[in-house]
Amino acid sequence: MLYATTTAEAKRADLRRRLAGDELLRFPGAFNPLSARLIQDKGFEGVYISGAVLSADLGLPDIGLTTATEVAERSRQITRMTDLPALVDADTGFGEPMNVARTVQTLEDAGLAGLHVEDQVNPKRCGHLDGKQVVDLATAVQRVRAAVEARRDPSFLIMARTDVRAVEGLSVAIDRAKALVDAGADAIFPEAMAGLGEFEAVAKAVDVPVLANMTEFGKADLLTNAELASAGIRMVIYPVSLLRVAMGAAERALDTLAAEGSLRAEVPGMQHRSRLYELLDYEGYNRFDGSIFTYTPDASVRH
Ligand SMILES: C[C@](O)(C(=O)O)[C@H](CC(=O)O)C(=O)O
Ligand SMILES: [Mg+2]
Repeated sequence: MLYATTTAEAKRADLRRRLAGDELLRFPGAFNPLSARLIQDKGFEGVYISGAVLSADLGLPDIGLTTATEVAERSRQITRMTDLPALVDADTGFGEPMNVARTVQTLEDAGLAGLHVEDQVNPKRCGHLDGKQVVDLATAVQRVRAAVEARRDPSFLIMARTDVRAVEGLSVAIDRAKALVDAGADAIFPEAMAGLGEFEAVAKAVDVPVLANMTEFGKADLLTNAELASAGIRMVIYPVSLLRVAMGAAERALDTLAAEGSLRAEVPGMQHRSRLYELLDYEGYNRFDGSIFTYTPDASVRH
């Protein structure tokens, strides 16, 4: 009822414990707090909070227009609703290394289990679009150092994302990944890999967990969990997928309504009211209310 009961510290410890094993951890992107509940209910290991989704949700393109405060507030709303560890997209860290440090602490306070900070220049672009630019290695390393130095909970995961593959090729990306690990990154997100072989090469080159981004309509093929696991990948995100699914369904429903003057034909595809109530734990609220109203103080207590 109300919120999930697991503390942020426990979620971070859980993520660290799982990353010490060898399973592939799946993080679908939550497009709102309720969808984070659904992700948990369906048995996934974590929740991803995407910058692209957060921007799109506000009607904005993903070009660095959102603020650290907006990201933190949305993250707080989402992390409250799930017992799963949540990983957030911190874009470029929202400024200079000192800003990165403040971003890390703000996102720690928002109940997240970790974040990724990337090496694009500001303003950033979606990692799967052409024409993006990256900062030099020294600046990328400074961002990661600042992030690592700033965290207060040592279990808070600092993941370094590098976008350099699409700009300078795989071997530069691998060298950069190694340097980011040396700078203290707990995990690596190699963006816009061309295929399974490239993921495998990065996973072999570093001794920290590597994340794969299975975003649709991007540069990478949509690989299966088994394929990714066989390449040594330890985390996978589906950042924008649920938003795309929901928006696709919304468009179809609006077209039906416009064409047919009724949504009758759409009802079988809708989430049922009873399922929504189940996810919201309506029952729990009724029980809580009931126990408050039937509660009677001890007769020996005088008022
Ligand atoms: C992972 C990502 O950074 C995001 O914001 O979700 C995006 C996803 C996308 O635009 O498809 C990315 O740059 O890959
Ligand atoms: Mg992003």
